[in-house]
Amino acid sequence: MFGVGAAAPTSTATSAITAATTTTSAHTRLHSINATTSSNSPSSALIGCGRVQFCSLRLNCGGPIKAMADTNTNTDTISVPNSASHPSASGNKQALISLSDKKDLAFLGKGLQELGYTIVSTGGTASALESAGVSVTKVEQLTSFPEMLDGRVKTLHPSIHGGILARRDQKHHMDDLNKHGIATFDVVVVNLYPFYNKVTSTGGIEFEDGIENIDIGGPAMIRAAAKNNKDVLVVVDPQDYPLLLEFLKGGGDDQLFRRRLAWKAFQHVASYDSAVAEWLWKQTSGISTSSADDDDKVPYLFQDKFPPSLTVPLERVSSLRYGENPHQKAAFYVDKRLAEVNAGGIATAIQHHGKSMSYNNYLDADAAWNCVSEFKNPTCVVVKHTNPCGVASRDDILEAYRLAVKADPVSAFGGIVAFNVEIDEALAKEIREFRSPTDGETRMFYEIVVAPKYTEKGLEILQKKSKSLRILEAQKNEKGKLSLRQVGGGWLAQDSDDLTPQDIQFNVVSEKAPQESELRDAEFAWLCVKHVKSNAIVIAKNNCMLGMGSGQPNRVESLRIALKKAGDEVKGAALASDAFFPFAWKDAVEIACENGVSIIAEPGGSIRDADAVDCCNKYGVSLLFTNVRHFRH
Ligand SMILES: NC(=O)c1ncn([C@@H]2O[C@H](COP(=O)(O)O)[C@@H](O)[C@H]2O)c1NC=O
Repeated sequence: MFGVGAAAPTSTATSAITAATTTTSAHTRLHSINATTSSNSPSSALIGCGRVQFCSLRLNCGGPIKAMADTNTNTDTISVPNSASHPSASGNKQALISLSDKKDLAFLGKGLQELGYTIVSTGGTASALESAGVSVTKVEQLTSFPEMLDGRVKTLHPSIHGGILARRDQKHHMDDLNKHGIATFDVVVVNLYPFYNKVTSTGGIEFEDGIENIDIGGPAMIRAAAKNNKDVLVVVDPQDYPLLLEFLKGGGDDQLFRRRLAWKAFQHVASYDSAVAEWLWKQTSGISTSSADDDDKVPYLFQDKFPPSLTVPLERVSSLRYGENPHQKAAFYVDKRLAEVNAGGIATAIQHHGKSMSYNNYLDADAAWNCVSEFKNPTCVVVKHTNPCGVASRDDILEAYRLAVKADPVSAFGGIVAFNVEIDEALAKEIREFRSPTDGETRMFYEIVVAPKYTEKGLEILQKKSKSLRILEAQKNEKGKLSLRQVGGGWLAQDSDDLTPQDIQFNVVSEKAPQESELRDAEFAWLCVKHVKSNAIVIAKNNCMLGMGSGQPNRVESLRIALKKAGDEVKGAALASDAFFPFAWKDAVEIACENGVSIIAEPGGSIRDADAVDCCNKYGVSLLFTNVRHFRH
């Protein structure tokens, strides 16, 4: 089980490192279940540590620091600290704070001060603390060095790292500290230069600026404190400040809590480093002369496109009730880097209403959202079990909705309905009231509605449709993302399939040239078939899906299912196939022609392509080759 909430019994705070809530309240951003923090000031009670303090050495530190100065060529810059002003001379416990993101710093500083902590800080953090009325000792007072090299070296010093890393239960460690006049740190609070934000900022960033935004001293402190978690509490997330203060008030002895903070700290640094590595890899693209074909011949470090190794920073945002089936436990993770830059997609959608998202809900909502986002005209897509079973585009979105449901009302019941336009009052009412075309009575029931926007009234009406209806507001997925998928023992990586009909040449290979309207129907069917599981067949006409067959191990079977759904409407309709037809005569192509389709779009590329062309010519059907395949396994 995750969750350290229990480790801080007196805490009223829910930390980011506690198990995230599985219920979704109104207006929940799916990717960030925020902490609820107590705004109460902590009590001013000083917590006794019951551990060795080094008051004696603090009065004695001139010698060792002088000794260090002697080994340093730049002796001019070194000043021996005044032992009386040494931060730990008071015998207090010490906290080291160095923050780029100064959010809630005053709350933290005051809280620690009230608990009797001496606070040591780097330049900007120290100034911010002083402005908030918190007494602070600057790092330089301990290191006897100024911050140097434009901030590249601030805290990288034995006086800092010795104080973090020393094992309190090892006499020789403590003797070493004593000898060199170094005091221990009990709490280390650090957050890092906002590297990822900087390198992904609009307009980009120069390589040199990117390099300067790589934090070195921060991760070093975080790692040191996390390693020595038995004695040092390490905090990397402002959401955890209230929890930290509550924990310290309660005595601060729970090892589980300390280890969970250490776990979070190492995760944080790992994510940070992965972002730096990814950025550096991107900086090398174009330098390599290799191509996919000769990858085997060039050293692996110079093979382009896919990095030789990959770390994906994931953050759990919720524990799901169960996985695909009730006996499977499950959780949902967001790609931290994509969430940070609001890359769009279902993972970062806002849930306005309804029951918590389930494992299957995420998959289905993702499929519906990806599909509907591709259409330029107002469109409704209905998805069941990740397949679009109804798709319609109309200027009148209400009509598009009705047509999408009518395409397969049985499947649409309990499905996911996605729109690429705002849901207003009229559309919301239609969604609420629409009766199943199968019996004309039962109101349609959906698991999820997803759209880019809602009017206030539209949202209000939908919220009343049912308590459980999940209402999601999503932003378009960014194009060009890497798609990752797990197989036993490994992962497959590929470019996401971003090709749209605008990117595709529909080459007429039949004798019959299609009419403009037939071409539009074929393009529409093509856009739909891209989102249907292979083997995929879609029959469409007049910007409306009439039938589809998905996931069958042979294409003829998919065709039969699609034809059955389309019924009589197949006459004059367009048919799209995600991959080529291996056979034509007495097979899928001829069956489609016999049933009256007027145009077929397929990739082409079969050794029997000529049969498909002959067959279409015989039946007077137009045949388009796209040279592009849209397998979806
Ligand atoms: N170089 C160092 O020794 C060093 N020590 C701490 N930092 C970072 O400096 C930042 C805080 O700086 P300031 O307090 O000056 O605003 C923190 O994000 C911290 O991670 C450092 N900077 C970068 O490496």
